[in-house]
Amino acid sequence: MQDYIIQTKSLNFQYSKSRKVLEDVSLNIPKGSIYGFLGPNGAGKSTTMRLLTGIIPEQHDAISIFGKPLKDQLPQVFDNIGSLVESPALYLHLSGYNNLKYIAKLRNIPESRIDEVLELVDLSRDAKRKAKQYSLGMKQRLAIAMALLNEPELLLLDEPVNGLDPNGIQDIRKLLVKLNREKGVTIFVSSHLLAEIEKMCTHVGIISKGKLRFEGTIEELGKKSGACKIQLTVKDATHWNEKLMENHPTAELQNATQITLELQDREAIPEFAKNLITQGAHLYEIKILDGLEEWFMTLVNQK
Ligand SMILES: Nc1ncnc2c1ncn2[C@@H]1O[C@H](COP(=O)(O)OP(=O)(O)OP(=O)(O)O)[C@@H](O)[C@H]1O
Repeated sequence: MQDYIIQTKSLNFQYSKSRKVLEDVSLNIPKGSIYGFLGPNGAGKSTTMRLLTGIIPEQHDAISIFGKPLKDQLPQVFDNIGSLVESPALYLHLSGYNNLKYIAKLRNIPESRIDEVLELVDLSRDAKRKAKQYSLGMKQRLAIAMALLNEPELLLLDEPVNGLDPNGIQDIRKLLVKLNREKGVTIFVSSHLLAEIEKMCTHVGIISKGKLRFEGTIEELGKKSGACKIQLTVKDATHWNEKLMENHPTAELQNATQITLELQDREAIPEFAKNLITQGAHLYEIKILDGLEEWFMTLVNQK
C-alpha cells in the first residue's frame, strides 16, 4: 500500500457563510514525492496551504499528516515540517547567517546546522552579506534555508518561484530536486505555472474554483492531454517526411527543416525520437506544439 505523508479527505473550507472556498478536496501526497499543487489565481491553493500548516484551523477533521489526524498532533508535528507559506519575515539589516542564527535560537536548533543549510541552498559564499543586498531569488533561498533548519521530513512551499526571473526559478527547481533526491524530503509545492510543475514534480494535483480537477503522477498527466502535436527540426526534412508518412498519416512538411505530426500522447515521444535517430535522422529538436496547456486551460475553466 502506498505510504501517504499528507492526506485530506473531502476537505471543505469557507471564510464566510456565503461561499465555499474549498469543496471536497481529497489530496494524497505520497511519501518521497515532489507534489505540485497547480491552479490559477484564487483557486484555493494558499487556503489549502494555510490549513495544512495550521495557520487557519480546519473546520472539519479532514487532514492527516504522517498518517495521523493533524488536530491530534498540534503543535509538535511542526518539528518535522518546514514551511514557506506566508511571505518570509527576513531581517534585512542582518546577514543571511544571522537571520538563520536568530531562527535557530528561537527554535532551539544547534548553530552547527546553519552552515549545512547555507550549503544546501547555495548561499555559503553570501552568508556574511546583509539580506537587503540579496536578489529576490537569494532571499527566497534564504527563506527556504530557514524552513530547512529543523531537518524536516516534509516541506510545504506556497508559490516559491513567484516573481523570480528564469535563473531564480531554475535555482529553486534544482534545490527542490536536490532536497528530494539527496535528503529524501517530501515536497508539497504550489504554483500557477504548469511548465514549472511539469519540470520538477513527480505528482500533480490540479485545483480550480476550490475543486480538485485532477490528481496523478506526471506520466498520467502527460497521457491526459490526449493526442500530442509535435514539431521536428531535422536535416533533410523532405526525405524524412516521406518516410514518416508511411506510419504517421498526420506528418506534414512545413519547410526544408521542419515537420509536424501527431502522436497518441506525450509518452510516445521518447520511443518515437529513438526510432528516428536509429534510422539515421539528424534530429535537432522536438517541440510540443499543444496538448497539455490546452487541456489544462479547459480543465481549470470548468464550473
Ligand atoms: N482571508 C480571506 N478572507 C476571505 N476570503 C479569502 C481570504 N483569503 C482568500 N480568500 C478567497 O478564497 C479564494 C481562494 O483564495 P486562495 O488565496 O486560497 O487562492 P490561491 O489559489 O492561493 O490564489 P492566489 O495564487 O491568487 O493566492 C479566493 O476567492 C479568495 O478571494
